[in-house]
Amino acid sequence: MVKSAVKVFVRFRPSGIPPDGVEVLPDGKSVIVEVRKKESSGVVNNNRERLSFKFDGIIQNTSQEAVFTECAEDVVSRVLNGYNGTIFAYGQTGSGKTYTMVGENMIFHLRGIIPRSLHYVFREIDLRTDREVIVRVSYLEIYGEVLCDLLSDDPASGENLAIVEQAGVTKVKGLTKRIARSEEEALTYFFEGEANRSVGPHILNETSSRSHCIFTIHLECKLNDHPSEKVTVSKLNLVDLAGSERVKKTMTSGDMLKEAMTINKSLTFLEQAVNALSKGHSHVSFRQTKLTAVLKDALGGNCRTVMIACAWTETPYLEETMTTLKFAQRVRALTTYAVVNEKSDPATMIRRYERQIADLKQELAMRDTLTGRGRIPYDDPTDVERHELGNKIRAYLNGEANVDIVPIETLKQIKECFRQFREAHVLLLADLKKEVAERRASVTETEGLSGSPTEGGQAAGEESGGESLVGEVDPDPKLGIDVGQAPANARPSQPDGSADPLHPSSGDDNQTSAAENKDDRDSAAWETETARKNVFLTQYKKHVPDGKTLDETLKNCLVKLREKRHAIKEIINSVNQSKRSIDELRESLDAKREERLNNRTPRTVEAEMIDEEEFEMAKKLKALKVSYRQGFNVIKTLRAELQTLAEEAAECRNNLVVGFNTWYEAQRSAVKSEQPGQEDASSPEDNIHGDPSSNLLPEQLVLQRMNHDDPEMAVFEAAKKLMSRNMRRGGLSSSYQNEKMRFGARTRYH
Ligand SMILES: Nc1ncnc2c1ncn2[C@@H]1O[C@H](COP(=O)(O)OP(=O)(O)OP(=O)(O)O)[C@@H](O)[C@H]1O
Repeated sequence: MVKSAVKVFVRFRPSGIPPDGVEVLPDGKSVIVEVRKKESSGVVNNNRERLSFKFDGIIQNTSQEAVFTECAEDVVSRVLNGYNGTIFAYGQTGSGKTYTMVGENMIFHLRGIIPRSLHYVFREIDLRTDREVIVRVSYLEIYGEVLCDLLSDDPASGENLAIVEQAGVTKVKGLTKRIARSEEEALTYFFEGEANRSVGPHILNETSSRSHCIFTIHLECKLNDHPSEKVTVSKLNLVDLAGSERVKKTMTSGDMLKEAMTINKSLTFLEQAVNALSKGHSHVSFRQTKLTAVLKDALGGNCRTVMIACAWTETPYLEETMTTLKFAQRVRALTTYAVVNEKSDPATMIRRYERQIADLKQELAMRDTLTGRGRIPYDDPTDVERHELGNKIRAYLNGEANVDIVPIETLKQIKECFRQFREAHVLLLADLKKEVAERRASVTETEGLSGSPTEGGQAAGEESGGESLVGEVDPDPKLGIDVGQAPANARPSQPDGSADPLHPSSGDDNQTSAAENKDDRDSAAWETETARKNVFLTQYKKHVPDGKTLDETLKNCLVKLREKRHAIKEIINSVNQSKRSIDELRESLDAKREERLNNRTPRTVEAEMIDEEEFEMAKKLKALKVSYRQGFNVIKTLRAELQTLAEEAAECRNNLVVGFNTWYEAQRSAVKSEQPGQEDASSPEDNIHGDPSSNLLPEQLVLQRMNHDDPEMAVFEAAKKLMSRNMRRGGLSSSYQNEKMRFGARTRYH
């Protein structure tokens, strides 16, 4: 990348009048301009503005040739070396821009920078015999804000033009580029374009340019016999801008005024862009006008740029000259970054690759000959060869031939083999799927959905809502047991109580007759007894060592049962989820397959080839099925374990019931033998003033006996006894007792 400042030259138009206010210093680069302020208003004003400028050169009374040499030659030669270049003339109307860029009336020795550049380019091409250069020329006019293609035969061509930016390079899309094989041809195009330019008479210039014009020389250069396929592409923009003017001063009116206003406007935008660039603004609006858009690279991009500021030295135009020089000064502060523009030449690349392939083929043939391998085909297999290879592969897959039958000599053959193996695989897969679908259909018909977790089938747990997988186990196990809770109207049917754990057979005649007597009581009384017995069961589990042990065992068993049931529930949920995923995925896969087959008609082997996505879906489906089956097997195992646990729990419960009944009856017997005749106490109230134990039922006595073993209960019972004793000693007034009984109340402690 070459970083360089924009070069600025000032060209003063020759004048017969001695310059008053413009002094070019001896260095040939500096100029002092002195101008009276408000001169344009015609008011005499002694307040003068005096400014000194320095440029890359001041041109005065210089030949066109010298101007080219001094200002343009360097840029043009760099364009031939692959850099972009721009030379533009700027200045007041009639100041000599067209004279500088184009020349005078097609007079040879007065020709301007454009024809001289063409000459230079073609001369250099002739001299540089080591390269091949293609020259194209284009000529663009910006009239107002309209783009015009000056080399197009189509008058409406401008409508198709657009300024675009591609990879940071500004281009005019649609612009005609004519290939010029010689200077003459190029000049012809140039003159043709010149003839199409918009010019008109102006007070300051008979043939004033009423537009901005850009003649571009495009070069494509490739070094001959160079191994690289790189070509350099560059362009030289030669710009003749329309002139600025002070319309009040020139008294312009009508269409000329409109033109002048438009020209001034675009030049103002140009000035704004230059100002922003010279001040280093991060954002410069080049798109405000076509002119700035086209000159974007020239002002700060990939380009070597030269500006020629044309000006008058005559006193009436000193103010405009000052403005021009101020602008030129700012342009001189701009920096551009030119690079050699290279691109690949596709034609050269293809030629090179073809050459390489031919060489490599030759090399392979030579190696095969040397190693005695005979002639091996390295080209793509023909249809016949493909067919033969397919036959061999099928023979191998069917077990009719050895693998040696499949030729593996070249990479192309190997690739073709893989392709055909895949085809065979896809067909096989399709057959298998079909077969599985048929079998599944027949299984469903014969066995329904209650079978094993085959694909498409349902797990047993699913059919029964999952919960039934836990078998016959109590769905909501409580950490306790019911020891004979009977239906409201239920009564023991057998004297031995075999249907009722609360009434086991004891063989005791008295008890048997008691049971028979109880049979005559109403069922409510029996229920009361059952409830009471349950209270004893609680005490049995809590205070009797055997009961405690049996209860603990049952509880542990029930906890395990619950955990197992929970585990099964979890796995059932997971299996069900897998099943749902399988169904969804299968549906998508079927739809995709359907779509593939529909899109490729007639149905061919190609249509059987699945794409990557379908392949991935099939893979996922397979994995889901495996996971589903595994889950189902786990459920089966867990169910077996659950069954065992349930049986254990039932046994524990039975042990507890049996143990309790045995203990309970033993306690009853013991109490009865201790208090004969008390069993039939008609009413506890009848014995209220006696021993508090005297009116207790056997079960209550049992409880009392038990409670003696409990320290807490012992204290309680002691206190109760004390209270009874006090009552017996008249601690409570008889009137009070009588009053209580009158209202049907019972003593709390009986
Ligand atoms: N350096 C010069 N030597 C001789 N004649 C010149 C010179 N500069 C300009 N002229 C003459 O001045 C006239 C106006 O010049 P030119 O057309 O180049 O001006 P311009 O800046 O292009 O004006 P416009 O902006 O109107 O197009 C022309 O006739 C041209 O021959």
